[in-house]
Amino acid sequence: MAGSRYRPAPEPGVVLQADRLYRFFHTGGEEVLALSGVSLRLAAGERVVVAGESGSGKSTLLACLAGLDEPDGGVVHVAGHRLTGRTEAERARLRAAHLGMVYQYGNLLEHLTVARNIAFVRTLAGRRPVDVSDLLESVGLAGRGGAYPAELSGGQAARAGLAVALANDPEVLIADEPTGELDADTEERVLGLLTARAARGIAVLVASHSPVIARTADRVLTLRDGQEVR
Ligand SMILES: Nc1ncnc2c1ncn2[C@@H]1O[C@H](COP(=O)(O)OP(=O)(O)OP(=O)(O)O)[C@@H](O)[C@H]1O
Repeated sequence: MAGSRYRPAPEPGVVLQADRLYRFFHTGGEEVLALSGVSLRLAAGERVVVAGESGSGKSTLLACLAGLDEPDGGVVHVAGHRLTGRTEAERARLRAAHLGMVYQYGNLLEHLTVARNIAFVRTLAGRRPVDVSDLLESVGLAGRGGAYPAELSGGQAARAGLAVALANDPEVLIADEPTGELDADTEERVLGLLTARAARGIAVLVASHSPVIARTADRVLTLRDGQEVR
């Protein structure tokens, strides 16, 4: 239909919905098509892994799904709310209310203790303060709320990052290579935590090269050159 706008509606039961996402980058006169018509659906409690070789578009997809980046085409809905086509401030508000993010290089503010990192995320989400000890215990960091990120090991920092991502009780958890730097034992532990959270109803989307993570997923979405490989 010439001239009509593409406006897919949020579907019932779907907490993360992407319809035909496109993202172009221009570098040195070249155009890179990082995402080319990617769609996905995540229901509550589902665990989906985004796989694909380096440069296939995984991080770009996650950034668009989290509202950290705005796609050049397509629509994202989170918990029934349209995330695309909004101001950065509106996207940040929706992200704070509905999404938990685990970044490859950490989502902890270095100048705050682990407990204060968690409190900060709850404040941004407009949630009331809570005793963080249960959350810390659930990620195996009981008693470490007073530690600064620099005082934690790599594996502890990864689990603290997960606690921070879960601090706002999100419907959707998005993690970019959450176990990239971890040894096999810690990877397994982080994975167990993600699985436990999914069992409690959070939809979990993870970008990862790890075959171990892919094996635990309900579904794997494989990207190649910005497109889903079917
Ligand atoms: N800000 C940017 N500017 C220019 N090109 C970019 C930018 N971000 C990503 N790209 C390009 O888009 C494509 C997809 O990159 P992306 O980082 O999404 O891949 P990836 O699958 O996450 O890779 P990796 O597994 O190495 O993290 C690549 O060709 C990359 O060079």
